[in-house]
Amino acid sequence: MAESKRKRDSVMSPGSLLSDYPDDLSDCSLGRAEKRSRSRLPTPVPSPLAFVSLIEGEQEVPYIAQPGPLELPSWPDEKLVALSKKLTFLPSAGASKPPPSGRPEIWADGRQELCETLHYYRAYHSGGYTNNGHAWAFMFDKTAHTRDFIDSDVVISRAGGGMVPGKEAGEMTLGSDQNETSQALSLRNSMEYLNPVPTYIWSEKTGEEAKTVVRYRFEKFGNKQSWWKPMGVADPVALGGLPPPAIQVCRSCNGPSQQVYLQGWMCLHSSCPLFWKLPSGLEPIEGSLLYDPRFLKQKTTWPNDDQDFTLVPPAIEVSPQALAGEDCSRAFWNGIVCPTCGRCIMRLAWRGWICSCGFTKVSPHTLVPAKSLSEPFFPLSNAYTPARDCHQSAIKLDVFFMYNYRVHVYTFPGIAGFVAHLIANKTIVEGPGGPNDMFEELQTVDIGFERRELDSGMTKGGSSTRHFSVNYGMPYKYVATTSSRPFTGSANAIKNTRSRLNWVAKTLLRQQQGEKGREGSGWKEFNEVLALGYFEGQKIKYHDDGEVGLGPTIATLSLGAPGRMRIRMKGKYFNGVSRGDTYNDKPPVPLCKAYHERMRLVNELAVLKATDTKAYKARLKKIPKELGLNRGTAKDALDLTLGHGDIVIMDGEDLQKFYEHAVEHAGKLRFALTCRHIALESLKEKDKPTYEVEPDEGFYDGSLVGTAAATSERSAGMGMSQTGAVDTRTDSGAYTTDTLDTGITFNGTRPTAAETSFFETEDSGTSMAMNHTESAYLTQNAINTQSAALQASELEGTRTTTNSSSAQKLIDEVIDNGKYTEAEKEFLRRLWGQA
Ligand SMILES: O=C(O)CCC(=O)C(=O)O
Ligand SMILES: [Fe+2]
Repeated sequence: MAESKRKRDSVMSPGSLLSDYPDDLSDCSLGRAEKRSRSRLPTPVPSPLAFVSLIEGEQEVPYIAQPGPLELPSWPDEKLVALSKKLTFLPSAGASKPPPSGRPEIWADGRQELCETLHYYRAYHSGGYTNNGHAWAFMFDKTAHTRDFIDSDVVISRAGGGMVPGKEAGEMTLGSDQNETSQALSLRNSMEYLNPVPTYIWSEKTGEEAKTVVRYRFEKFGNKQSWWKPMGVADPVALGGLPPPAIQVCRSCNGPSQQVYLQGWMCLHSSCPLFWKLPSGLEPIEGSLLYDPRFLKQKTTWPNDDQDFTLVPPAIEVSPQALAGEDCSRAFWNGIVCPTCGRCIMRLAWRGWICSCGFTKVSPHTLVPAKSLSEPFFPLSNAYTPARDCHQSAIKLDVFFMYNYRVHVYTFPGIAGFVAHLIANKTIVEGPGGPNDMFEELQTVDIGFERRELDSGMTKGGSSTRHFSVNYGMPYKYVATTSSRPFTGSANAIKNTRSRLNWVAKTLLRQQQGEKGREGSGWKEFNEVLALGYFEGQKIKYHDDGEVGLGPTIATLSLGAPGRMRIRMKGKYFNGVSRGDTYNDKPPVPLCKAYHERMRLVNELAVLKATDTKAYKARLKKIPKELGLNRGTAKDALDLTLGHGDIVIMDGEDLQKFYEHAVEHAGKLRFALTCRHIALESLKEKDKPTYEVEPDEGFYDGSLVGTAAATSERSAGMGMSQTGAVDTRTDSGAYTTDTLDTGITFNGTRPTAAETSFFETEDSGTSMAMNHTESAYLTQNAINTQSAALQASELEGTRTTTNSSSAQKLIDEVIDNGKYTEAEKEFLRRLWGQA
């Protein structure tokens, strides 16, 4: 850790500030207030040495003593005072400190490193880590309390929240009284169960406003020397080298308290009327409090103290059985402690852990076979897959079926655009170069996945995304420019995804928007693929994809474990309230909170704004309370289950403006490959690609997936995409005759003319005026007969060349009129037996 950082984060909090303590030691056990009021004291102030004290001169109260001698003739006050001052001595600011005698066993540069590496420190925001009623670890930071203390064996600190920014920049002060909240209760619980935690918890008052603060004493176990012990400086007294501290039971609340300060015993239970009162009945003067060395240096007897409680979590290894995807399980993306330098190293690279000191640990991968993705209670078949999505009733749903995809199209009231979920069936996922092949390929080649740093991270030391990502084609702002790569030479999965999603998006947009919409939507071919890789437990939180320069259409292919995608209205539109609790007078979006009431306000506010600015501003402040527009989040409008091979298309800028989406999964491994169009002009000069982003040279036509021809050996060289799908499947039996039924069906029937102007031919049904996409539909309705004949004959091992002349005519027409590239024509001719 850099020296400056170490200073801030380590447990080296200042000791107590007692340097202005008077030299006259005999007077030291009294605070100034006590001295002032001595004449009024009913009885002499008892010696701090007394184990049995009198409180306000009344009757003697019993005490609970820890094992140890009661008599301390050899320890008069002066000696204790001198020892206390020695123990809490602070060198003046700027004085050189002795170096530590060792090095920390473990260190980290930031909070995320720490939390991902140490199972016992998983607190991203607070100082203490408690979980399920137990306390596991504490972090001591630069904000010390005046009486915080540290030596080689003992740390005393406050914790438990309630801190607010103080008057000085960077200063934190206690904002309100601290109670023993869940943190303190967890600590007490852990103490009771003899987990190694603090040895003592108590309350005090502090500051000008005498706020209550909860304090803890921690003690080092075991015999190992603390690394932070100053080199060459002997401890004034060893742990356990003094008699034990006094413990006394309060006569008022009956609660026992240790004597913490030499000034005298006090009840340290904040709910007691005698809390923080010296035997004199007065509260001590804070600045003069002097720790009782017997309290500081007591040694707590602790079971198993001789055992080695290692701070370094055990190394993670794949079991000898090497279960599929074992290395993608949660434990494998925890950080590890670098065996060379002790740093907490996050798993930032797909291939393993890389430390800044040069140490690298590569994680072996055990392939998750595509076949193993089959869900036991949701098996796929070559028929259309049943639905399992949910949506709020106010969201409009259209269901139809096209080319082996069940399609759900959702439209949101008041929002231009749609979300479409295309659900794959077995034919799709097993298609050559398709989801199964892609899923396995992405596991066998390193496509450059890394967990990227988030620029907006507030966490000290920065923060990185949970998931892994890499970008291809046009650089995407989301990931560092340097991590974008050209399509040339990329994995088949990347190139094939682009071709597939281009076809799907084009097909669907035409279906949704018709010929006019096709031009109007301004849809441009995708020129970017963002690949995300998710291990077990990794996810992407609510966000939108509406960055400047992105086209309005975004398409994602989901591979591997089923994902759960949720889409909801953004909080600021749902509640219509800005940070300062001021109402936002923009017209509300349908489905937002108090929509009708807010609609009614539109005019009123417009008039007020124009006539009386002051009243308008005041009104904006009042409305949130009036309409109950608190900061709650919107319910999910959509809850989609993204199966292996499914595609989600989000279309429309407003959708990204008003809605947000999040995706998680419960399996071992999932990929999401998202295509966008990114305008080159939208990129800053420094972010522009240094390589050429070629147009999509692949050829993918989903209408052909599953047809007999598509699986014949003639298509093997081309796969379903010319970008080099590896067609290792020679088992054409996988694509049986039922896959020929790939025609589009709306809710089980043919689309009406109104519903699908795109599918209608311009005249009598033959002048297709379309490219290969439309021809797909033709294929289904006119050429199926021929394909079926072809397939049947191929299955029998004979090739029929005597196609019916009408089908042949149709094929010629489609090929000649279809505005195909030469490669596509060639493909179709071969496909339909003309080559
Ligand atoms: O994992 C997914 O399916 C979604 C990915 C996503 O939202 C994104 O890349 O922006
Ligand atoms: Fe997204």
